[in-house]
Amino acid sequence: MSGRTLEAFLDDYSEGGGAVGAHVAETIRLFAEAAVRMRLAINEGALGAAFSAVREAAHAHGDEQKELDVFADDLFLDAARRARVSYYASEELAHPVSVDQSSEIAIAIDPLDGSSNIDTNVSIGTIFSILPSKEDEASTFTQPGNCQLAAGFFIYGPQLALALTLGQGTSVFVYSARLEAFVEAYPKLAIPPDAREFAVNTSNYRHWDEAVRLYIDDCLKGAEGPREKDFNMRWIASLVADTYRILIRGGVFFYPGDGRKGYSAGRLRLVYEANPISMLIEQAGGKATDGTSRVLDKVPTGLHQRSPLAFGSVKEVDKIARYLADPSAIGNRHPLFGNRGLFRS
Ligand SMILES: O=P(O)(O)OC[C@H]1O[C@](O)(COP(=O)(O)O)[C@@H](O)[C@@H]1O
Ligand SMILES: [Mg+2]
Ligand SMILES: [Mg+2]
Repeated sequence: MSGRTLEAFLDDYSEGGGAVGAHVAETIRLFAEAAVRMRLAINEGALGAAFSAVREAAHAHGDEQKELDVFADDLFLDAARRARVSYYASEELAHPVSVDQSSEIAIAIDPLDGSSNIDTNVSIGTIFSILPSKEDEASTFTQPGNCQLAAGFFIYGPQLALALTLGQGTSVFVYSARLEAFVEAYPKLAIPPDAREFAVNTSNYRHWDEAVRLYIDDCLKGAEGPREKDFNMRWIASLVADTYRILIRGGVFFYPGDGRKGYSAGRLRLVYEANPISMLIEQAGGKATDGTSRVLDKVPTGLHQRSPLAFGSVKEVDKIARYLADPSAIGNRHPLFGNRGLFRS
């Protein structure tokens, strides 16, 4: 353990980052306090007041909303108000909340990620993106992800941890209850370039395009197939948990668009899921695309828009792009017949 506290890390950043840097650092401090409170609430599980009950009204874009989603949103909105950000844009709210329009920074947040896992005692989290404020909310939240000043997520798992980037690498801080502080456990993460694990929800296989199926088919064929190596599979259905694993030991995550109604661009939201995760991954030496193009260069057209998402070990993300561009070019597969014969079963 390197032992530097989040406090010390943020102090160093504030010193070199001017007024905006100091404001970013203060916002992260307030979010870290909120995360500790959030963790206490989650630890109560079914005993607590705020938990897995489903709300009568789903949120603006149709996903199921749980009591704990709203609890998390209230907690981080309160922190954002105290941080005096310009706008707070949340998965849980149809429109951004205007806090202090004179402020130079804005927040986009998924207050509770992986909330389908609440009842099952699997890791969930809070994902946030800090953006420079523009003249109004529309222009603030349609900036591409490459404008982000900072990005991170808290994960409420066996350990409470914060994965954080301020644009100079990605670090993981683990919360020590003994020290009552987040302490840097993994400074300057470096994701290995090769992957041996993929994270994909294969129950969507029948809804995928042919190229996505071929990519997964070839992974499953292992050492005997065109990839000439065995793959392991993990799907936690909690983006923070899948990302944490990839930050620590590599691998690839892929949530493509598919044929289900409303899923043509996959499931994940560009502004407050794909963008902050992509910044964390790139700053850790990995790669993040929508299958073919860099996520951080995509210009959002709306706060809640979705994006396909592939990220993790560089060579595997590049491999996905090659399958999507031209699957027939992979592994000497005949362009018409694939490697499975003319008639697919
Ligand atoms: O249930 P699916 O389709 O496998 O999707 C799982 C994905 O959806 C999410 O739960 C979406 O996030 P929310 O829980 O914030 O809506 C991700 O954490 C996860 O990667
Ligand atoms: Mg989410
Ligand atoms: Mg959420």
